[in-house]
Amino acid sequence: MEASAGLVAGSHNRNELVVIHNHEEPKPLKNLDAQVCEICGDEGLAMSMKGEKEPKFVLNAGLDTSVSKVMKFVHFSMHFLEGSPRVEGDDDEEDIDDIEHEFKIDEEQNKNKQLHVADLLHGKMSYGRGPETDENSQFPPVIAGVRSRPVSGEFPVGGYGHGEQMLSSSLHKRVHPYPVSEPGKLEVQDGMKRKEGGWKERMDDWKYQQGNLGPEPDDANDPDMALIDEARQPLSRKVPIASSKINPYRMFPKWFPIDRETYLDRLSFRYEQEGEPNMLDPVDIFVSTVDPMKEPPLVTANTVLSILAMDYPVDKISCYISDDGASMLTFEALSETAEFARKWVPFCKKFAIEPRAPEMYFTLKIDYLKDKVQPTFVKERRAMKREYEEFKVRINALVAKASKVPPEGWIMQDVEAMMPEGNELPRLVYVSREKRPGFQHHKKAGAMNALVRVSGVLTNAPFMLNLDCDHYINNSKAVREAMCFLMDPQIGRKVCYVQFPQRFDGIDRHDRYANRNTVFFDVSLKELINMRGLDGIQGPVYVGTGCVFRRQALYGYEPPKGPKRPKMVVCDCCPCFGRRKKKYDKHGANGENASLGVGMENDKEVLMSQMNFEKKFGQSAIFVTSTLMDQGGVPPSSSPAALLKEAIHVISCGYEDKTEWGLELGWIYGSITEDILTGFKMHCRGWRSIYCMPKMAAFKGSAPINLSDRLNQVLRWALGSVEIFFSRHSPVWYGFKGGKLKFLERFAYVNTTIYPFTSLPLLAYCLLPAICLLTDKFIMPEITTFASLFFIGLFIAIFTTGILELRWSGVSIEEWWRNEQFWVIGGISAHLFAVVQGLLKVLAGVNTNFTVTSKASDDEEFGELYTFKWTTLLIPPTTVLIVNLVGVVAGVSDAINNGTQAWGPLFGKLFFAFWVIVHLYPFLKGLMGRQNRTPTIVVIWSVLLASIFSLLWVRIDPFVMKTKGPNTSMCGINC
Ligand SMILES: O=c1ccn([C@@H]2O[C@H](COP(=O)(O)OP(=O)(O)O[C@H]3O[C@H](CO)[C@@H](O)[C@H](O)[C@H]3O)[C@@H](O)[C@H]2O)c(=O)[nH]1
Ligand SMILES: [Mn+2]
Repeated sequence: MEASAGLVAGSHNRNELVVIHNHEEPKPLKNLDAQVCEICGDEGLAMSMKGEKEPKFVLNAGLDTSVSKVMKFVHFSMHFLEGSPRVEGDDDEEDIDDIEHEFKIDEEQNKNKQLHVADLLHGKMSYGRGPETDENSQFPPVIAGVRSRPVSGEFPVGGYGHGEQMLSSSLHKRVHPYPVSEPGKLEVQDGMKRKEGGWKERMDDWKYQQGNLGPEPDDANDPDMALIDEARQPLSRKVPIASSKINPYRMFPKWFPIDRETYLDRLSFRYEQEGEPNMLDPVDIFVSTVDPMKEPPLVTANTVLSILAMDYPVDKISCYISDDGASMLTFEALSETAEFARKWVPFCKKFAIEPRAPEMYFTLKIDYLKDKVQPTFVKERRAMKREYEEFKVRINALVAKASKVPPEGWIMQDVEAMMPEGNELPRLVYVSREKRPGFQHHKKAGAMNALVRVSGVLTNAPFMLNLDCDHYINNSKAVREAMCFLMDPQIGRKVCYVQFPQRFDGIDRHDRYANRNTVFFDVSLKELINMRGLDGIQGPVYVGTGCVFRRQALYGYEPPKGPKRPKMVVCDCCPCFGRRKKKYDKHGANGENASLGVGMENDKEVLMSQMNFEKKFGQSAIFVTSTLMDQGGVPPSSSPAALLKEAIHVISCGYEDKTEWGLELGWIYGSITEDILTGFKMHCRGWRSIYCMPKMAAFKGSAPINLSDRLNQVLRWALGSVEIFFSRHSPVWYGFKGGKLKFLERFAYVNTTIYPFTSLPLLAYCLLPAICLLTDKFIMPEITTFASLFFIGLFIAIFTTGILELRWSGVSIEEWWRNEQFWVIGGISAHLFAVVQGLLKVLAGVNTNFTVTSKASDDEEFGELYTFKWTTLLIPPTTVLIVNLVGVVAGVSDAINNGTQAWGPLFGKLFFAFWVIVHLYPFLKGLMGRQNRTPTIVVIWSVLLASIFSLLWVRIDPFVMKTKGPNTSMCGINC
């Protein structure tokens, strides 16, 4: 195989190997009559499979390894933070700091049990985390180096399977006490003098930061001790909110907002000891895309590039792309991206640039020379920029090609692994699940579940990050931030996911649309107040993207039970179901030889439960086995070809039939906002989630850039909420049994599902002022003193919580105001439709569609697609606007024409009408933003003007009023 060949693909069907140079048609390289794959030497791969499916097997060949090797150490950069004490409330989850016990006992026992299970299911003993639990066991030579792995050209599926053995068996040795490793070598990267981890330097640096360089008591003088201490510190803490800001707020039983802070350097101390294998847990990263027209391949490519370049050990991350549209374009663009990544990733790491999505990086308007001392930087940056431009041209060419030629010979069901030779880039796996008519595919949730299974078979990392295709990694350390919680020995074990805020690049950077003002973001308010508030209860809701999950939590398990910190308890998040759990607990209580006994005694039970496993997880022995390994990893013995074949099996259409996928496992089906539901189920099982807000935004996405997209998105979310509200999973009646969902958390979930119904009273309130003005009646009913006191009390309470929320959350008045405005606009359009559609669905079974939000592509071509929704959604707010404007005009002209006895009440009415109009002002602007494109808007405008004049006339001849004016009975008050 030539070293520089682009892609080499093996195909079962054609029984041949092909080399695909970047832009050429594949041409046969060699016939494989010998039935032995030239890439991995595996026989099975080249065997024909009766031609029904065609799993392809792709390798990227030929990589220059010189640069990136050096750059692997970038993340060792030493910025020590002040060691900070835990604050009040830190301990509410765990009480004792007991590092000795935290891994050793339960880990070993778990492992033991897993071994037996794995053994039984797989018929092998040399599985996964292996039997070498004693401290003197030999590690396979392949893991001797920090990140070295077999580099034979074989598809190194689940390479860290080996690392896991190492992890489990040496964990207790490592954490306490900390071994002294010899002073590491100082890495000098061409011109850049960074301290990349000399032990002494690290220590000095650290002490210096601590202000500890002077004479000290002996304990602190011992660098090891100091470091042990440092490594034993919690990986994160809660940052107290100033009591003057928060105490008055706490009088209201609403949220318990908290802020958090992470210590990335401690994470590094704990898990990235120099001279030892890296102990950070692997992460599988999921990216979902569906329609390359609405989600341009370049956007997805940028996301993938930012993932491949992130600051995490490369052999610990695998990137899975789910292409739900099975589009040749996405696949081709992805192989281009893999190619480009070889240049891009080393560049990113060499110069530690941020963000690592090229499009965003090159359009950043900052002084990119800041902090960059290397003389070669400018030159290399320029060269890289040129490379990227060329890459873009290639992608655009693909897009152009795809729009002309229909994809032929494309098989829906596919898994492709693109692995660079050598070890500089993370694994990249393309997945396109099988879709057939007549099957329910469950949209994004279904796609994610397919990825869960594929990744379970191929790499099985214990954690996974889920990103929409437009959400790129903005902060290359984002996953490390999440690990500060998930891998924290004290709080980590009960955390099901770490949710990051959704941030947006804001408005289209190129300003293709001149209507910047039509973009609304109500996200900041929701995130800054709701999510942080929930973090103090049981954790934020899952918002669909930018979230790092614990695999075990997605498999429907409950968090570790029992005493806050299990001492001798066997079972923590191990794969046993309800009734078996109790037995284990008993064993644990009995104490003696628990680790030995459990495995032997439960052989039979395990066999029996194998059936249950298949009922639960589906008929893939390999996948079921993978679910039993709560530390992740795959059997080192299994052949890559077999795993790939299995991966294809688990994404087939019928796989989920009669299993618990989507019901209890993985992403939950039944709502188009699968995210809320998925998180809700976990909270019901007693997990807690964490809200993590690094200073530099972790991920960024593209927000819808025009009013119709935005309203459609809001409509979809609201509809999803209504669906959940009426479903069996409604927070009003679901999950009371275990009592694990905290009351306020439940309350919050009720709020996130019931809010669309507020559109009904909201609509009434928006119409009332106009009705008053037009009918010249004052609609305020006479009420008793008690009632008015009650209303005043309510009003004051709402007002004060609002003010106090603004104070502690740091939300600006502008943001708040924008939020209010969009609440009204969305409320009387999208929410209203959601309620109607939701009721239709519940009562009449009328189904709804998931319209994918368009990501900054030109909406010229499918502007028509939107016309229908665009107009229907706009009718209620337009009407409200018109009626109020007419009301104002009519009221004023009436006063002028007929003279006024009472200017006072008139001003009152005018004020309310104006209040509605200013809330709708951005909507008005949005309407005008489309003026040059949509003739409908012109029509609406003429309607508006016409009504103004006609109604003016109506004021003069009040008889017509009764037939033409708005329906006065709507307010329900007998005026
Ligand atoms: O059949 C489908 C439909 C959608 N998607 C993917 O789902 C993601 C979200 O779709 P998008 O149209 O961007 O929805 P948004 O409204 O922008 O997304 C928010 O709201 C969704 C819930 O409605 C969440 O799933 C998202 O994560 C969250 O970002 C995208 O990556 C799509 O590619 C699929 O994979 N398959
Ligand atoms: Mn989106």
